Amino acid sequence: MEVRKITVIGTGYVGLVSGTCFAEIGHEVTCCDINEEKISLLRQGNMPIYEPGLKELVHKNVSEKRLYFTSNIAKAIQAADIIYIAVGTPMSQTGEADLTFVKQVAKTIGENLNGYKVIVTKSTVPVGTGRLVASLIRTHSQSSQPFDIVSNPEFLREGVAIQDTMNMERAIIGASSEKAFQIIAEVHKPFNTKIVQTSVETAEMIKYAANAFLATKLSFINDIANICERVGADVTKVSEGIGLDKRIGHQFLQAGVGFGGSCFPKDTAALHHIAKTYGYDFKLIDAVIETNFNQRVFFVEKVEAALGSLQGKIISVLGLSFKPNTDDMRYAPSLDVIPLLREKGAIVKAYDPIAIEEAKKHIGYQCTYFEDLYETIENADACVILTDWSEIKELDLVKVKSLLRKPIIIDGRNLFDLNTMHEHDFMYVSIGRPVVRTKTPIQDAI
Ligand SMILES: NC(=O)C1=CN([C@@H]2O[C@H](COP(=O)(O)OP(=O)(O)OC[C@H]3O[C@@H](n4cnc5c(N)ncnc54)[C@H](O)[C@@H]3O)[C@@H](O)[C@H]2O)C=CC1
Ligand SMILES: O=C(O)[C@H]1O[C@H](OP(=O)(O)OP(=O)(O)OC[C@H]2O[C@@H](n3ccc(=O)[nH]c3=O)[C@H](O)[C@@H]2O)[C@H](O)[C@@H](O)[C@@H]1O
Repeated sequence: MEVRKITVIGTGYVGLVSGTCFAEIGHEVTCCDINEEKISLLRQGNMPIYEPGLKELVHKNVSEKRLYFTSNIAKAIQAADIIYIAVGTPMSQTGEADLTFVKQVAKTIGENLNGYKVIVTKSTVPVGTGRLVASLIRTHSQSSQPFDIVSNPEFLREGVAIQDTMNMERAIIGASSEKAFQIIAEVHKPFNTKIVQTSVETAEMIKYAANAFLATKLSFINDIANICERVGADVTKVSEGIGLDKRIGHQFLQAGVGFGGSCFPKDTAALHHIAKTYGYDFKLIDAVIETNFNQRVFFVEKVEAALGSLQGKIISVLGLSFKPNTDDMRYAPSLDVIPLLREKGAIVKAYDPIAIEEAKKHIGYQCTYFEDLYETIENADACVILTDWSEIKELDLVKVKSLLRKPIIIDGRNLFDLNTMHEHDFMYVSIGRPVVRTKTPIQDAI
């Protein structure tokens, strides 16, 4: 393998993990960011995000002199053979992907182009962005240096990002020339993965199609769960039963409080926009988005129904991040559920093993935060589970019962077995499964 000089622009969840993994397979990588605080933290050996195994891998590659951090983006561009763009593409107010950061980076690349480079977009971007990046680079470049454009979208999941990158199932490489395709395919060789060669536009579309399909699977199973509740069926068994069909598969069939995270909500909204821009009414994706929001609302209605009324009730919310093993709070279910609980008069005590500092930035003081799981539960009228962290899965149910004012758990992640909850004599309301009731009815509860 030829060792390449790779500069990654944007040192967030994707840029930092990808850059570190490119270094791990032997390339010389510089990760840069406009956020100087991030770069200074990384230079001191501290991580700006929580991602299992990342700190150790960063330290290893820094000490082996394959991984560098800088806020001097111009210099990092000039020194590179390959430039990866991994900046954010957040949801704009109208739903489409906001390309401000991508455009800024394209301009900076143009201003610093000093020889042939391959410019690769890893950020999730609407179809046509590759062409836009190329035209911005040309406009801002003084010289007429040649370059190629590649779309190489990212499929990692937060919480298992290193594992996903080191063992990637496929690399999609949409290149503007055969030469650029060969360079990026060669970069990926040590990953020993399946490479799919496409046009730039097709690669951009594959990313949205993948996320939209997974989001559709989730809204589908959540809709099925809502029907299960009405007909007295158990959605976990339905998932097991349909997942055994290889054409359907087991993954992404866990019903819950609706998907969150930095990508499914924004990418489904962006795809709706892309379709609309090109004159296509993508009704299915609109239904996926609507079902997902409704799932939060239905969940809060279940909490309310379980307690009779939420006015003045103390609710212990367990789990704030959008999924376990991350501190990422972007579009987390807790961001919708906590304000809805408060609107109905509840007082919220909240716990998360990692995401409290991030949560404070998003939720502020709409709730009180606890560092101890059981202190959060003490004296609450009910427990509400929003994230499937392993320590929440391993709750000591005897202790929980002794601490709660009323033995009520409303579980947005289906963490517990119905028989176990019956034996511990809880009122247990979950998703798409029959309600478990206490032997003696709880006062005020349904
Ligand atoms: N987070 C995830 O799990 C995944 C994200 N993606 C996509 O990857 C892209 C990046 O996502 P995240 O890493 O989550 O974002 P992030 O918000 O964690 O990181 C983006 C970084 O880019 C930096 N940045 C912004 N403008 C810059 C500029 N002009 N020059 C240098 N740095 C700049 C920001 O300071 C920030 O550190 C998005 O398009 C996202 O949709 C794709 C797959 C997975
Ligand atoms: O484009 C992206 O950013 C990434 O988006 C997702 O990854 P991520 O958002 O990190 O997390 P997931 O594990 O996919 O979970 C997303 C949401 O769906 C929920 N989920 C997931 C699976 C399931 O069965 N049920 C369920 O409710 C999770 O709790 C979470 O809120 C995709 O899985 C990645 O392939 C993709 O690269």
